[in-house]
Amino acid sequence: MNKITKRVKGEHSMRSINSGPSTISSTRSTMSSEIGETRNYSFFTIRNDVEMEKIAARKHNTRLLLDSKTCATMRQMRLIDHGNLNKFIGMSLDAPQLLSVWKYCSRGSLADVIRKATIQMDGFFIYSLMKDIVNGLSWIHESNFEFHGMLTSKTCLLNDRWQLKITDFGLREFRTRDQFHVMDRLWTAPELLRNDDIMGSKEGDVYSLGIISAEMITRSSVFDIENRKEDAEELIYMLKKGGLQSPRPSLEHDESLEINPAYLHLVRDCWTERPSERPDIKQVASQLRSMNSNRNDNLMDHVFNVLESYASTLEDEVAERMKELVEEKKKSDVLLYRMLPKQVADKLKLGQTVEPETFDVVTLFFSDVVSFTTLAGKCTPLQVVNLLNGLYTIFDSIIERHDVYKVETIGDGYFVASGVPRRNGNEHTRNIASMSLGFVSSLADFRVPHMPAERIKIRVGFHCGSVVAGVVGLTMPRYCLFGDAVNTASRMESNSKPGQIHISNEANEMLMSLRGFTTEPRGEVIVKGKGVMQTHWLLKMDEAAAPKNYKREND
Ligand SMILES: Nc1nc2c(ncn2[C@@H]2O[C@H](COP(=O)(O)OP(=O)(O)OP(=O)(O)O)[C@@H](O)[C@H]2O)c(=O)[nH]1
Repeated sequence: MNKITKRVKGEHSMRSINSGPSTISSTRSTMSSEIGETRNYSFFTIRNDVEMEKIAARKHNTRLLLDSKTCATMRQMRLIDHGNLNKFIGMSLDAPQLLSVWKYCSRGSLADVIRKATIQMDGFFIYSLMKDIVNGLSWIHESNFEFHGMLTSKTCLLNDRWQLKITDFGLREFRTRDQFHVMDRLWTAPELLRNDDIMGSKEGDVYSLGIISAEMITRSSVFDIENRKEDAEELIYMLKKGGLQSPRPSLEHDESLEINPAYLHLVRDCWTERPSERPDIKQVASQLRSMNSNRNDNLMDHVFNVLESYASTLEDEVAERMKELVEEKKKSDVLLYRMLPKQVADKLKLGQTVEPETFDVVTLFFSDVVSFTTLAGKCTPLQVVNLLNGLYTIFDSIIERHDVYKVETIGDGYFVASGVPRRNGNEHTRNIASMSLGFVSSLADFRVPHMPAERIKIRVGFHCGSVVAGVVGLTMPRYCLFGDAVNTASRMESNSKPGQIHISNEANEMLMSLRGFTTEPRGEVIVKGKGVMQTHWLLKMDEAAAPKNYKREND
């Protein structure tokens, strides 16, 4: 008997271990530290001769009399070495609470695996687990333990190799004082419930096997208790009552689950009301064998296959989602780039600030539809929207072919700039001039759908000068241009005439230096807020003077 090496954590179970030296009889193991607890179990790591090992200690509410019969049973239990029976390690006798100590199964109970849907159980998986339970039970039924008596999906454990191990067998005497939750009785056969028998029987084990099978097939908890109208107490009452109304779990399963109908018959046979009509475990084993004559018997291989195909489906799904994400990102980028210049949007996306910037010479353009308000008065709201949509489509396609940035549209008005935010040397005036001529000439063929006789004319004006540009606003950031040049450009438009392009002296000088543009002096114009200004009309552009992009598009 070895001493505890470390005080364990966890108030309840600590008491049992801490109150005195505790050892596991019949082994040279020492309890080391508690790693978890359920209502009926405490989990520890123990040091055996070779290594640290996890164990599951079942709590019992009774004291044990170490008579020769009990000692013989313990010894026999320790010698059991069966692939489908959990290894019994020993008893912890000297702590206040009696503990039976078992090998720890890393994947937890069958109930855990079903609840957490750790793995998608297919027909073969269910068959293999069923076969494991039947193997374990067959051994018990043939031994002098005779039967398990408390077989549930919680006493069927799974190790790391997905091998099912029945636990908690052979210690039936300890059950006399153990307190059972009403839920624990849902696997118990009706005849045992009626007699308040907690010891069990062979027929009772077969009944429990049927109930466990239904959990696997339906991938739900026992009797699907969370989703049915009766609670556990009511179910137990109905089970005790028996008769035609005696409840049994549903065997309705997912369509994707391929299950042999003979297997469903076998399950129903197992939970037959009369114990004598249930097959014995040998019959269950042979029927089960006959259902799977030509299949690969190795569950581990099967699990690998399932996981592999699951991984590849997952990869496909991830790739598909990735594609959708990239598409969505593209869409949101397109929207963003429509609202802000690309270089500004990219900086904002990276979380960088966009500092205000001065641009010494840029060209600023304004246009407005002549008498739009009168025109709109003759249309329904929908017709106004359609009219503007038609106009914007034409203008936007012209804008696209020039190195310009559409700052904003205000109703029927356009504000476009060139040389900002992307500097383009002296090309800004060329681009705006070419675009202006494009706007005006495009209207020659434009017809208002519901008023074909009506002609649309725009007033255009542009000016060259210096501006400050920056992003304004947080919730809806806008790229704005500020400076006197903006007002002057706007005045050029408001003082223009229908179908004419009115430009400032500065803009005219730029065009003259570029060559290939024909302008005509307008003379002196009194401009509000500016006084008298010398202005010009832009008349035409030689083909050779057109901006490079524009030429390429028209080729
Ligand atoms: N991982 C692992 N878990 C085990 C082992 N032995 C028992 N368990 C767990 O202990 C549970 C049974 O403990 P109980 O206290 O009877 O049941 P519970 O579901 O935790 O508690 P209630 O919800 O009160 O019924 C199993 O379902 C497993 O989750 C084991 O060897 N390994």
